[in-house]
Amino acid sequence: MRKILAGSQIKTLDQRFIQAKGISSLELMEEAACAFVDWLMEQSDLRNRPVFIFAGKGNNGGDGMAIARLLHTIGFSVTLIATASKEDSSIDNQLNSERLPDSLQVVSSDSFDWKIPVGAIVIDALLGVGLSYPLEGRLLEIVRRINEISAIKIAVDIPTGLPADTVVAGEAVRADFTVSFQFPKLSLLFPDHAAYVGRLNFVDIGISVDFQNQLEGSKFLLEQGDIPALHLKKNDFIHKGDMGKVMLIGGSKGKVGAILLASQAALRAGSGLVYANIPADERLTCQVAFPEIMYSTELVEDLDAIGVGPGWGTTLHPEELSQLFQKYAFPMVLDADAINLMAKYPKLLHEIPANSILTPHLKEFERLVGSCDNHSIRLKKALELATTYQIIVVLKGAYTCISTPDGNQYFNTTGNKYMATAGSGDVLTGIITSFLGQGYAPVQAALVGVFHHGLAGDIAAKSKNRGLIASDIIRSIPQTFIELDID
Ligand SMILES: NC(=O)C1=CN([C@@H]2O[C@H](COP(=O)(O)OP(=O)(O)OC[C@H]3O[C@@H](n4cnc5c(N)ncnc54)[C@H](O)[C@@H]3O)[C@@H](O)[C@H]2O)[C@@H](O)CC1
Ligand SMILES: [K+]
Repeated sequence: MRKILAGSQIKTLDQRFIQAKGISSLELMEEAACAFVDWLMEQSDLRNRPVFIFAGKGNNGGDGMAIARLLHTIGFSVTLIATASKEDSSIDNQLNSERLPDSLQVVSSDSFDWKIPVGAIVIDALLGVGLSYPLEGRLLEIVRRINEISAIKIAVDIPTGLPADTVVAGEAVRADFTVSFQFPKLSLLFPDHAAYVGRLNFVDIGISVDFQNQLEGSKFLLEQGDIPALHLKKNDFIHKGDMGKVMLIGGSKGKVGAILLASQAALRAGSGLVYANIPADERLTCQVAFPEIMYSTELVEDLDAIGVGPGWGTTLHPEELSQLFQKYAFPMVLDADAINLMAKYPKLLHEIPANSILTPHLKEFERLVGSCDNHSIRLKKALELATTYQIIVVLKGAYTCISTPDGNQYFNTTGNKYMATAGSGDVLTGIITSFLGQGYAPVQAALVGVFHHGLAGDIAAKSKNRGLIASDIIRSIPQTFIELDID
């Protein structure tokens, strides 16, 4: 699994890599510039447009110079706007400046006329992960002007002004696309930075995952290639008893939909037997509509896992959750109203069975831990919650973050904005409960569950777009196993 390194580690990584490979830092920069240009060439709607590249004094600016040369060579109309004098610039920046052909138009930012046609591409190579203080003075002015013009803005590695690991202070480039080298910087995953990062892409510059992972770090990116190894193998002789008997608890009167969504999702994720705990007078209708689910008003015995909370109601007594913790003293999934109940009665947190999985969305999370000014604080609090109570915290949203009791954080790469719809979270509860019931270790169940949920949403979004509803995610769960080649 790929580590998300801190901004301060990236220089060390570069140095170690070029030493190990016996290449120069200039060659690595060329690799990065080529990867950027390859990405650009793959975007059919971005070709044949004039390109304006703003280059700063560091290696991000050096990337910009190399990109300018490469794009010019393949026939793009390129204007390079240099913000620093050559003497003031990093060595590789200077070397790339010397490599620029005479036919390429280079202007100083001081004399640039800002005549950028609508529809042109503006490439931001002003500053990268070397940012060490908020933007000010001349550079701040340039960034403000870039943000005002109407062009397609693409940030090289990271939008100028964003720190790699924390929340922006002041101004930063508001990019339409960010093309980040090799791995994301943590701050690119913050919702606070959505307006700066635009669409995030990673390009490979040849530094292998094993190489990156030699550096210290406890934050990881959860990617498609990581998932098959996390799955349990199922042999041909299994029967439904081996696939887990689970119960979804919640669904108070008028809110049974939530528990039905979770229950169907559990079945689609592979559970052998799924019970839905719903009021007696709702049973008949539900049985007819969803015959594969079993219904019970009582708590069933010998369960392999439970998921508690979707549509449970907000007038519950803390004893109801306390009793569940005592009766099923094994890891369970706690969502929605179960989380709201714990927020109201924090003493319940001490009673949660170890390795249980909490799946709050941002608002539920803040009800639980108090309001957070930004995502960086939220992530710290999520980790604190996980390590203090020895539980797994799944903080839902774009790049859902899974914090584990041993202090790791995993950021998911599947999912999309169309999944922000009623019932989407209930589906996740059902999927994770299903994997837990099938015998997956709790951390595995959370990682695999979150990934499949997002992937099902991505599959559904292809045909449903803004019209996507939670049932579409459920219908797409089977396709996720096919896409990941899980038998
Ligand atoms: N493995 C990688 O990730 C690679 C990184 N490369 C590039 O190298 C970049 C990092 O290069 P550098 O370390 O030179 O960093 P930058 O290019 O971000 O620039 C650092 C320079 O800017 C100055 N500076 C810091 N904050 C400032 C501010 N607010 N206003 C004005 N100046 C400021 C610093 O004093 C330093 O001189 C990456 O972002 C990436 O674009 C690539 O060239 C090659 C591979
Ligand atoms: K940049």
